[in-house]
Amino acid sequence: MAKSVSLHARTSRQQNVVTWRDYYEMTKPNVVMLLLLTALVGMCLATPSWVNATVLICGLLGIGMLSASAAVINHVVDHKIDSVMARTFNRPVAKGKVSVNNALWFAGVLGVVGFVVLALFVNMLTAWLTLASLVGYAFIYTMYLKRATPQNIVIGGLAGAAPPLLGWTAVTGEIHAHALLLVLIIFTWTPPHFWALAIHREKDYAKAKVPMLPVTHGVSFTKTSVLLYTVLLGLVCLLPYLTGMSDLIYLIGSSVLNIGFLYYALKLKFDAEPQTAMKTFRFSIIHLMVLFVVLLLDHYIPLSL
Ligand code: HEM
Ligand SMILES: CC(C)=CCC/C(C)=C/CC/C(C)=C/COP(=O)(O)OP(=O)(O)O
Repeated sequence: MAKSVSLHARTSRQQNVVTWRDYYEMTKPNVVMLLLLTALVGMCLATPSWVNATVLICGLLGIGMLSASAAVINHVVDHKIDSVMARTFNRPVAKGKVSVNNALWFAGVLGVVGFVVLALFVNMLTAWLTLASLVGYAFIYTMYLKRATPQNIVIGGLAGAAPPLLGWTAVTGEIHAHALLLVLIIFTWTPPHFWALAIHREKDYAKAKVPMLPVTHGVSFTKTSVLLYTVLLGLVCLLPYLTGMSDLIYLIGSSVLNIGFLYYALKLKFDAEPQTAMKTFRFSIIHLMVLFVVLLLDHYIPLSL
């Protein structure tokens, strides 16, 4: 008995020890990795030659640090909501493992260093646009929109969609229509990405009183919205080919990916099994990752009809 009590005390003490892993987790590393892939593609597509090494390294570092800072602020602002939901109750700030103060210091250092790196080694346009994306996600989306309207992620999605533009301006110092096309693709991808997960987690969001679409308008309406946005995404993804920005490899690759996404969206609407929403969410991440790799391959391997 005494042995089991002391083991229990030791285990709960270990659980309360803060490690670098808690700080790492607060930066939403997998999300930031995908954001950086889209920024890298924006950089590469901005120029027919190779990207300057300083711009490449400092650009990705700065955009990554400001994105990570935004993610940490999201953990602080949302810690009460997070502590109510099964998916998030174990997060470091929600659990009380990392204090709000320490998390804010961490976000502040990441934010200031990231901004200075962009301002000194890349350019001011990229530094300001990246800071605006941080404000868009950490403050406008998290503090206000998330709690205010079921269209929260449609509007808030603009911040998460910005990285290809940030990559582009890092290389050229200018906003170009082709970069905005890449932003539009992620902007249209975000609703089916998120709503598929929200359908699976509807009860969680209802419990936390967050007005996500399945909570306010029902699961059936959300499934229809996922399907319509997936069709729209398929059309938007044709634009890089139709405008001459991308070529055959992109047309074939993106078409296959969008047919895959449409398959999941149709199954979700008309023939759903218990795991279909989660499978659709996971596919959305593969979809965006492969889509941007295909854009890169298309840029470096010329192949046209
Ligand atoms: C407002 C826009 C967005 C919302 C509301 C949203 C929401 C979410 C949520 C709730 C998760 C689940 C996280 C978890 O399981 O703890 C997630 C996961 C993910 N999201 Fe999004 N997302 C958005 C935009 C983006 C963007 C723009 C990207 C990348 C370009 C992205 C990439 C990912 C990735 C890679 C994951 C998996 C994370 C992991 O497995 O650790 N998301 N998203
Ligand atoms: C500088 C820059 C490009 C900033 C963008 C940063 C960023 C991390 C965008 C990703 C969007 C995202 C993961 C939203 C989920 O938030 P949520 O609060 O709805 O989800 P959660 O419940 O998992 O926290």
